[in-house]
Amino acid sequence: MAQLYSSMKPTPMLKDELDIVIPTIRNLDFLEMWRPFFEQYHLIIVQDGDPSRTINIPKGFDYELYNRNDINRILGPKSSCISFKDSACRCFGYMVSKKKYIYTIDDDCFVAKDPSGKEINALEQHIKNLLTPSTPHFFNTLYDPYGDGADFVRGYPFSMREGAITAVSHGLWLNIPDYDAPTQLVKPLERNSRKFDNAHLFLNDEEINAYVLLIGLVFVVICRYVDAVMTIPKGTLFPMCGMNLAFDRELIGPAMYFGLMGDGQPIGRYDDMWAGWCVKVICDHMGWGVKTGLPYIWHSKASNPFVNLRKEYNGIFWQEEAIPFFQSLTLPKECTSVQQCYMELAKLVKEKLGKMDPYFIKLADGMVTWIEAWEELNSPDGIEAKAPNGKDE
Ligand SMILES: O=c1ccn([C@@H]2O[C@H](COP(=O)(O)OP(=O)(O)O[C@H]3OC[C@H](O)[C@H](O)[C@H]3O)[C@@H](O)[C@H]2O)c(=O)[nH]1
Ligand SMILES: [Mn+2]
Repeated sequence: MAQLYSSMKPTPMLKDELDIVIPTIRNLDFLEMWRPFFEQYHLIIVQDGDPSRTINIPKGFDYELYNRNDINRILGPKSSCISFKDSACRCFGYMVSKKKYIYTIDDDCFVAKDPSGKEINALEQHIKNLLTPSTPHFFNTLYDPYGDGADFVRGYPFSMREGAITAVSHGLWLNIPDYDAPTQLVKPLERNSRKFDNAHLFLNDEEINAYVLLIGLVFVVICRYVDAVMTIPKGTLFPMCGMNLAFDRELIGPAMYFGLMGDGQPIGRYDDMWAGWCVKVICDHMGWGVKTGLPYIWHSKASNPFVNLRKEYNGIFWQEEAIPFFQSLTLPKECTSVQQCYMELAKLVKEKLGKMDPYFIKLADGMVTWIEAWEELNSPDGIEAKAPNGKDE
Protein backbone atom coordinates (compact mmCIF):
# COMPACT_ATOMS: atom_id res chain seq x y z
CA MET A 1 0.00 0.00 0.00
CA ALA A 2 2.87 2.42 0.91
CA GLN A 3 4.33 1.69 -2.54
CA LEU A 4 1.01 2.67 -4.09
CA TYR A 5 0.83 5.95 -2.10
CA SER A 6 4.43 6.87 -2.88
CA SER A 7 3.78 6.28 -6.57
CA MET A 8 0.64 8.46 -6.23
CA LYS A 9 2.72 11.51 -5.11
CA PRO A 10 1.77 14.36 -7.50
CA THR A 11 4.51 15.14 -10.02
CA PRO A 12 5.94 18.52 -9.03
CA MET A 13 5.87 21.35 -11.58
CA LEU A 14 8.84 21.40 -14.02
CA LYS A 15 10.24 18.24 -12.37
CA ASP A 16 12.41 17.40 -15.39
CA GLU A 17 12.96 20.97 -16.57
CA LEU A 18 14.56 22.48 -13.48
CA ASP A 19 17.83 21.94 -11.60
CA ILE A 20 18.48 23.09 -8.02
CA VAL A 21 22.00 24.54 -7.64
CA ILE A 22 23.56 24.65 -4.16
CA PRO A 23 27.00 26.16 -3.43
CA THR A 24 28.42 24.70 -0.26
CA ILE A 25 31.25 24.44 2.22
CA ARG A 26 29.06 22.52 4.70
CA ASN A 27 27.20 19.24 5.08
CA LEU A 28 23.80 19.40 3.40
CA ASP A 29 21.61 18.26 6.27
CA PHE A 30 19.41 21.30 5.54
CA LEU A 31 17.98 19.25 2.67
CA GLU A 32 16.05 17.12 5.15
CA MET A 33 13.71 20.06 5.79
CA TRP A 34 13.30 20.64 2.04
CA ARG A 35 12.81 16.94 1.22
CA PRO A 36 9.02 17.18 0.59
CA PHE A 37 9.65 20.00 -1.92
CA PHE A 38 13.04 19.07 -3.44
CA GLU A 39 13.26 15.28 -3.44
CA GLN A 40 11.88 14.80 -6.94
CA TYR A 41 14.21 17.38 -8.49
CA HIS A 42 17.79 16.98 -9.66
CA LEU A 43 20.38 18.81 -7.57
CA ILE A 44 23.68 20.26 -8.77
CA ILE A 45 25.97 20.69 -5.77
CA VAL A 46 29.02 22.90 -6.18
CA GLN A 47 31.43 22.07 -3.38
CA ASP A 48 33.70 25.02 -2.63
CA GLY A 49 36.94 25.04 -0.65
CA ASP A 50 38.99 21.90 -0.01
CA PRO A 51 38.00 19.30 -2.65
CA SER A 52 39.28 16.47 -0.45
CA ARG A 53 36.56 17.16 2.15
CA THR A 54 33.57 14.81 2.08
CA ILE A 55 30.20 16.57 2.04
CA ASN A 56 27.39 14.70 3.76
CA ILE A 57 24.33 14.55 1.50
CA PRO A 58 21.13 12.99 2.91
CA LYS A 59 20.08 9.79 1.12
CA GLY A 60 17.39 9.70 -1.54
CA PHE A 61 18.33 12.85 -3.44
CA ASP A 62 19.29 12.72 -7.12
CA TYR A 63 22.38 14.89 -7.53
CA GLU A 64 25.65 15.57 -9.26
CA LEU A 65 28.47 16.93 -7.13
CA TYR A 66 31.29 19.09 -8.48
CA ASN A 67 34.34 20.14 -6.46
CA ARG A 68 37.27 22.35 -7.50
CA ASN A 69 39.13 19.44 -9.10
CA ASP A 70 36.06 18.75 -11.29
CA ILE A 71 35.79 22.41 -12.28
CA ASN A 72 39.47 22.48 -13.25
CA ARG A 73 39.17 19.14 -15.10
CA ILE A 74 36.06 20.20 -17.06
CA LEU A 75 37.00 23.80 -17.90
CA GLY A 76 40.78 23.53 -18.05
CA PRO A 77 42.36 27.03 -18.18
CA LYS A 78 38.86 28.57 -18.44
CA SER A 79 38.26 27.47 -14.82
CA SER A 80 40.00 30.74 -13.91
CA CYS A 81 36.65 32.49 -14.39
CA ILE A 82 35.00 30.45 -11.60
CA SER A 83 35.58 31.92 -8.12
CA PHE A 84 37.15 29.90 -5.32
CA LYS A 85 36.21 30.28 -1.63
CA ASP A 86 33.15 32.39 -2.38
CA SER A 87 29.52 31.49 -3.02
CA ALA A 88 30.09 32.90 -6.52
CA CYS A 89 31.24 29.37 -7.44
CA ARG A 90 27.54 28.49 -7.75
CA CYS A 91 27.43 29.83 -11.31
CA PHE A 92 29.41 26.77 -12.43
CA GLY A 93 26.25 24.83 -11.64
CA TYR A 94 24.26 27.05 -14.00
CA MET A 95 26.80 26.35 -16.73
CA VAL A 96 26.81 22.55 -16.47
CA SER A 97 23.06 22.22 -16.08
CA LYS A 98 21.11 21.07 -19.14
CA LYS A 99 17.72 22.23 -17.88
CA LYS A 100 15.56 25.18 -18.87
CA TYR A 101 15.20 26.53 -15.32
CA ILE A 102 17.48 26.96 -12.32
CA TYR A 103 16.70 27.46 -8.65
CA THR A 104 19.64 28.33 -6.41
CA ILE A 105 19.54 28.29 -2.62
CA ASP A 106 22.10 28.62 0.16
CA ASP A 107 22.67 25.72 2.56
CA ASP A 108 21.67 27.83 5.59
CA CYS A 109 18.23 28.58 4.18
CA PHE A 110 15.30 26.60 5.54
CA VAL A 111 11.57 26.28 4.94
CA ALA A 112 9.79 29.40 6.25
CA LYS A 113 6.19 29.67 7.43
CA ASP A 114 3.67 32.22 6.20
CA PRO A 115 1.64 34.27 8.75
CA SER A 116 -0.97 31.48 8.89
CA GLY A 117 1.80 29.09 10.00
CA LYS A 118 1.75 27.12 6.71
CA GLU A 119 5.11 25.90 5.40
CA ILE A 120 6.13 27.79 2.26
CA ASN A 121 7.05 25.74 -0.81
CA ALA A 122 9.48 28.36 -2.09
CA LEU A 123 10.29 26.38 -5.24
CA GLU A 124 6.65 26.15 -6.26
CA GLN A 125 6.18 29.91 -5.84
CA HIS A 126 9.32 30.65 -7.90
CA ILE A 127 7.99 28.40 -10.65
CA LYS A 128 4.65 30.25 -10.62
CA ASN A 129 6.56 33.55 -10.82
CA LEU A 130 8.59 32.32 -13.80
CA LEU A 131 5.65 30.78 -15.67
CA THR A 132 3.51 33.93 -15.45
CA PRO A 133 4.31 37.18 -17.29
CA SER A 134 5.94 40.31 -15.82
CA THR A 135 4.97 43.97 -16.14
CA PRO A 136 8.26 45.89 -16.56
CA HIS A 137 6.80 48.52 -18.88
CA PHE A 138 3.86 49.79 -16.81
CA PHE A 139 3.62 49.36 -13.01
CA ASN A 140 0.53 47.61 -11.65
CA THR A 141 -0.21 49.17 -8.23
CA LEU A 142 -1.93 46.01 -7.01
CA TYR A 143 1.38 44.20 -7.49
CA ASP A 144 1.44 40.97 -9.53
CA PRO A 145 -1.77 41.01 -11.63
CA TYR A 146 -1.28 37.33 -12.53
CA GLY A 147 -1.15 36.25 -8.85
CA ASP A 148 -4.10 34.68 -7.02
CA GLY A 149 -6.69 37.25 -5.97
CA ALA A 150 -5.17 40.13 -7.94
CA ASP A 151 -5.64 41.69 -11.38
CA PHE A 152 -4.82 44.76 -13.40
CA VAL A 153 -6.18 47.93 -11.83
CA ARG A 154 -8.32 50.53 -13.56
CA GLY A 155 -6.30 52.56 -16.05
CA TYR A 156 -3.90 49.76 -16.87
CA PRO A 157 -3.68 49.77 -20.68
CA PHE A 158 -5.34 46.69 -22.14
CA SER A 159 -2.77 46.68 -24.92
CA MET A 160 -0.12 45.90 -22.26
CA ARG A 161 -1.93 43.26 -20.23
CA GLU A 162 -0.22 40.32 -22.00
CA GLY A 163 2.90 41.41 -20.09
CA ALA A 164 6.48 40.33 -20.81
CA ILE A 165 8.33 37.02 -20.43
CA THR A 166 9.67 36.55 -16.90
CA ALA A 167 13.41 35.82 -16.81
CA VAL A 168 14.14 36.04 -13.06
CA SER A 169 12.26 35.39 -9.80
CA HIS A 170 14.01 36.93 -6.76
CA GLY A 171 12.82 35.61 -3.40
CA LEU A 172 13.26 37.10 0.07
CA TRP A 173 14.21 35.95 3.54
CA LEU A 174 12.79 35.76 7.07
CA ASN A 175 14.94 35.90 10.21
CA ILE A 176 18.44 36.98 9.02
CA PRO A 177 17.95 39.56 6.23
CA ASP A 178 20.63 39.90 3.57
CA TYR A 179 22.22 43.05 5.00
CA ASP A 180 25.68 44.35 4.14
CA ALA A 181 28.36 44.34 6.85
CA PRO A 182 27.97 47.98 8.05
CA THR A 183 24.19 47.48 8.45
CA GLN A 184 24.76 44.13 10.21
CA LEU A 185 27.20 45.85 12.58
CA VAL A 186 24.78 48.60 13.61
CA LYS A 187 21.77 46.28 13.80
CA PRO A 188 23.18 43.04 15.22
CA LEU A 189 19.86 41.79 16.57
CA GLU A 190 17.52 42.91 13.82
CA ARG A 191 15.42 40.05 12.54
CA ASN A 192 12.98 39.92 9.69
CA SER A 193 10.24 37.93 11.36
CA ARG A 194 6.58 37.19 10.73
CA LYS A 195 5.56 37.73 14.34
CA PHE A 196 6.49 36.23 17.68
CA ASP A 197 4.74 32.94 17.19
CA ASN A 198 7.86 31.00 18.15
CA ALA A 199 7.92 32.82 21.50
CA HIS A 200 4.65 31.11 22.41
CA LEU A 201 6.71 27.99 22.95
CA PHE A 202 8.27 29.56 26.05
CA LEU A 203 6.28 32.67 27.06
CA ASN A 204 2.63 33.58 27.72
CA ASP A 205 1.00 36.61 26.07
CA GLU A 206 1.81 39.08 28.86
CA GLU A 207 5.46 38.06 28.82
CA ILE A 208 5.54 38.31 25.03
CA ASN A 209 4.07 41.80 25.14
CA ALA A 210 6.75 42.84 27.67
CA TYR A 211 9.41 41.22 25.48
CA VAL A 212 8.17 42.98 22.36
CA LEU A 213 8.07 46.30 24.23
CA LEU A 214 11.64 45.79 25.48
CA ILE A 215 12.89 44.89 22.01
CA GLY A 216 10.90 47.81 20.57
CA LEU A 217 12.67 50.14 23.01
CA VAL A 218 16.13 48.74 22.35
CA PHE A 219 16.01 47.85 18.68
CA VAL A 220 13.60 48.56 15.93
CA VAL A 221 12.51 45.06 15.03
CA ILE A 222 10.98 44.97 11.64
CA CYS A 223 8.22 42.43 11.04
CA ARG A 224 8.33 42.21 7.30
CA TYR A 225 6.31 39.37 5.84
CA VAL A 226 5.02 41.24 2.78
CA ASP A 227 2.58 39.12 0.78
CA ALA A 228 3.46 40.52 -2.65
CA VAL A 229 5.29 39.80 -5.91
CA MET A 230 6.30 42.81 -7.99
CA THR A 231 7.99 43.33 -11.33
CA ILE A 232 11.02 45.61 -11.08
CA PRO A 233 10.31 48.38 -13.59
CA LYS A 234 12.41 48.66 -16.76
CA GLY A 235 15.35 51.02 -16.25
CA THR A 236 15.63 50.28 -12.54
CA LEU A 237 18.48 48.24 -11.08
CA PHE A 238 18.13 46.15 -7.90
CA PRO A 239 20.44 44.38 -5.39
CA MET A 240 20.00 40.75 -6.47
CA CYS A 241 20.63 38.24 -3.67
CA GLY A 242 21.66 34.74 -4.67
CA MET A 243 20.29 33.09 -1.53
CA ASN A 244 16.79 32.31 -2.86
CA LEU A 245 16.80 32.90 -6.62
CA ALA A 246 15.27 31.27 -9.69
CA PHE A 247 15.66 32.05 -13.36
CA ASP A 248 14.98 30.92 -16.91
CA ARG A 249 18.41 29.50 -17.76
CA GLU A 250 17.68 29.20 -21.49
CA LEU A 251 16.78 32.88 -21.59
CA ILE A 252 19.19 34.65 -19.24
CA GLY A 253 21.63 31.93 -18.12
CA PRO A 254 24.64 33.27 -20.07
CA ALA A 255 24.36 36.58 -18.15
CA MET A 256 24.18 34.90 -14.73
CA TYR A 257 27.95 35.02 -14.21
CA PHE A 258 28.72 35.65 -10.54
CA GLY A 259 32.06 37.30 -11.27
CA LEU A 260 35.55 36.97 -9.77
CA MET A 261 35.22 36.94 -5.98
CA GLY A 262 36.87 35.38 -2.94
CA ASP A 263 40.32 33.81 -2.98
CA GLY A 264 42.89 35.98 -4.75
CA GLN A 265 40.36 38.75 -5.44
CA PRO A 266 40.05 42.22 -3.81
CA ILE A 267 36.31 41.76 -3.30
CA GLY A 268 33.78 39.23 -2.03
CA ARG A 269 30.02 39.01 -1.42
CA TYR A 270 29.31 41.10 -4.49
CA ASP A 271 28.89 38.04 -6.72
CA ASP A 272 25.12 38.19 -6.91
CA MET A 273 25.10 42.00 -6.99
CA TRP A 274 27.34 42.02 -10.08
CA ALA A 275 25.22 39.38 -11.78
CA GLY A 276 22.05 41.29 -10.89
CA TRP A 277 23.23 44.51 -12.49
CA CYS A 278 24.33 42.73 -15.68
CA VAL A 279 21.15 40.64 -15.82
CA LYS A 280 18.82 43.59 -15.30
CA VAL A 281 20.33 45.79 -18.05
CA ILE A 282 20.17 42.82 -20.44
CA CYS A 283 16.58 41.94 -19.46
CA ASP A 284 15.62 45.58 -20.00
CA HIS A 285 17.30 45.48 -23.43
CA MET A 286 15.56 42.22 -24.37
CA GLY A 287 12.16 43.29 -22.96
CA TRP A 288 12.05 40.58 -20.29
CA GLY A 289 10.85 40.90 -16.69
CA VAL A 290 12.45 40.45 -13.29
CA LYS A 291 10.17 39.79 -10.31
CA THR A 292 10.90 40.20 -6.60
CA GLY A 293 8.98 39.35 -3.43
CA LEU A 294 7.43 35.99 -2.54
CA PRO A 295 8.62 33.36 -1.78
CA TYR A 296 10.33 33.72 1.57
CA ILE A 297 12.86 31.28 3.00
CA TRP A 298 14.10 31.20 6.60
CA HIS A 299 17.75 32.35 6.57
CA SER A 300 19.40 30.91 9.67
CA LYS A 301 23.07 31.98 9.70
CA ALA A 302 24.37 35.47 10.26
CA SER A 303 27.85 35.45 8.83
CA ASN A 304 30.56 37.39 10.66
CA PRO A 305 30.06 41.12 9.95
CA PHE A 306 33.75 41.90 10.48
CA VAL A 307 34.84 39.24 8.00
CA ASN A 308 32.09 40.45 5.68
CA LEU A 309 33.28 44.06 6.00
CA ARG A 310 36.73 43.05 4.82
CA LYS A 311 35.23 41.20 1.83
CA GLU A 312 32.72 43.93 0.95
CA TYR A 313 34.83 47.04 1.56
CA ASN A 314 35.87 47.63 -2.06
CA GLY A 315 32.38 46.73 -3.28
CA ILE A 316 30.74 49.34 -1.05
CA PHE A 317 33.16 51.90 -2.47
CA TRP A 318 33.20 50.79 -6.13
CA GLN A 319 29.42 50.39 -6.45
CA GLU A 320 29.01 54.16 -6.24
CA GLU A 321 30.72 54.30 -9.66
CA ALA A 322 29.57 50.96 -11.05
CA ILE A 323 25.84 51.59 -10.56
CA PRO A 324 25.77 54.90 -12.51
CA PHE A 325 27.74 53.05 -15.23
CA PHE A 326 25.00 50.40 -15.50
CA GLN A 327 22.22 52.98 -15.21
CA SER A 328 23.64 55.04 -18.07
CA LEU A 329 24.56 52.33 -20.54
CA THR A 330 22.55 51.46 -23.65
CA LEU A 331 23.24 48.21 -25.43
CA PRO A 332 23.36 48.50 -29.25
CA LYS A 333 20.24 47.24 -31.06
CA GLU A 334 22.55 44.90 -33.02
CA CYS A 335 22.92 42.89 -29.80
CA THR A 336 20.07 40.46 -30.31
CA SER A 337 21.27 37.56 -28.13
CA VAL A 338 22.22 37.47 -24.43
CA GLN A 339 25.72 36.32 -25.36
CA GLN A 340 26.17 39.30 -27.69
CA CYS A 341 24.83 41.67 -25.00
CA TYR A 342 27.18 40.15 -22.44
CA MET A 343 30.26 40.43 -24.67
CA GLU A 344 29.38 44.07 -25.34
CA LEU A 345 28.97 44.61 -21.61
CA ALA A 346 32.39 43.09 -20.95
CA LYS A 347 33.91 45.51 -23.46
CA LEU A 348 32.24 48.50 -21.76
CA VAL A 349 33.26 47.28 -18.28
CA LYS A 350 36.88 47.11 -19.40
CA GLU A 351 36.70 50.57 -21.04
CA LYS A 352 34.76 52.46 -18.39
CA LEU A 353 35.32 50.70 -15.06
CA GLY A 354 38.87 49.57 -15.82
CA LYS A 355 39.90 53.19 -15.18
CA MET A 356 38.53 52.97 -11.63
CA ASP A 357 40.54 49.87 -10.73
CA PRO A 358 42.52 47.21 -12.68
CA TYR A 359 40.26 44.60 -11.03
CA PHE A 360 37.56 45.48 -13.57
CA ILE A 361 39.91 44.68 -16.45
CA LYS A 362 40.41 41.22 -14.94
CA LEU A 363 36.66 40.95 -14.34
CA ALA A 364 35.88 41.92 -17.94
CA ASP A 365 38.26 39.19 -19.14
CA GLY A 366 36.51 36.79 -16.75
CA MET A 367 33.18 37.72 -18.34
CA VAL A 368 34.53 36.83 -21.79
CA THR A 369 36.01 33.54 -20.54
CA TRP A 370 32.66 32.72 -18.90
CA ILE A 371 30.81 33.13 -22.22
CA GLU A 372 33.45 31.06 -24.05
CA ALA A 373 33.15 28.31 -21.42
CA TRP A 374 29.36 28.51 -21.55
CA GLU A 375 29.43 28.08 -25.33
CA GLU A 376 31.91 25.18 -25.03
CA LEU A 377 29.66 23.31 -22.59
CA ASN A 378 26.33 24.19 -24.14
CA SER A 379 26.85 24.09 -27.89
CA PRO A 380 25.47 20.95 -29.61
CA ASP A 381 28.91 19.32 -29.93
CA GLY A 382 30.03 20.77 -26.57
CA ILE A 383 32.08 18.80 -24.04
CA GLU A 384 30.11 16.54 -21.67
CA ALA A 385 30.54 17.85 -18.13
CA LYS A 386 28.58 15.16 -16.29
CA ALA A 387 29.80 14.14 -12.88
CA PRO A 388 28.73 10.65 -11.74
CA ASN A 389 25.13 10.85 -10.49
CA GLY A 390 25.42 10.62 -6.74
CA LYS A 391 21.90 9.23 -6.14
CA ASP A 392 21.94 7.20 -2.92
CA GLU A 393 19.21 4.56 -2.88
O1 LIG B 1 33.57 30.42 0.68
C1 LIG B 1 32.37 30.10 0.63
C2 LIG B 1 31.42 30.58 1.58
C3 LIG B 1 30.11 30.16 1.50
N1 LIG B 1 29.72 29.32 0.52
C4 LIG B 1 28.32 28.88 0.42
O2 LIG B 1 27.59 30.02 -0.05
C5 LIG B 1 26.33 30.13 0.63
C6 LIG B 1 26.29 31.44 1.37
O3 LIG B 1 27.20 31.39 2.42
P1 LIG B 1 26.82 31.94 3.90
O4 LIG B 1 25.41 31.59 4.20
O5 LIG B 1 27.86 31.48 4.86
O6 LIG B 1 26.99 33.49 3.73
P2 LIG B 1 25.91 34.65 3.76
O7 LIG B 1 26.56 35.88 4.29
O8 LIG B 1 24.62 34.29 4.41
O9 LIG B 1 25.69 34.76 2.16
C7 LIG B 1 25.09 35.87 1.56
O10 LIG B 1 26.06 36.79 1.15
C8 LIG B 1 27.04 36.22 0.25
C9 LIG B 1 26.36 35.64 -0.99
O11 LIG B 1 25.85 36.65 -1.84
C10 LIG B 1 25.24 34.71 -0.61
O12 LIG B 1 24.45 34.29 -1.71
C11 LIG B 1 24.32 35.41 0.36
O13 LIG B 1 23.38 34.51 0.79
C12 LIG B 1 26.24 28.88 1.51
O14 LIG B 1 25.53 27.88 0.80
C13 LIG B 1 27.69 28.48 1.74
O15 LIG B 1 27.86 27.09 1.99
C14 LIG B 1 30.61 28.86 -0.45
O16 LIG B 1 30.23 28.08 -1.36
N2 LIG B 1 31.92 29.27 -0.36
MN1 LIG C 1 23.67 32.59 4.82
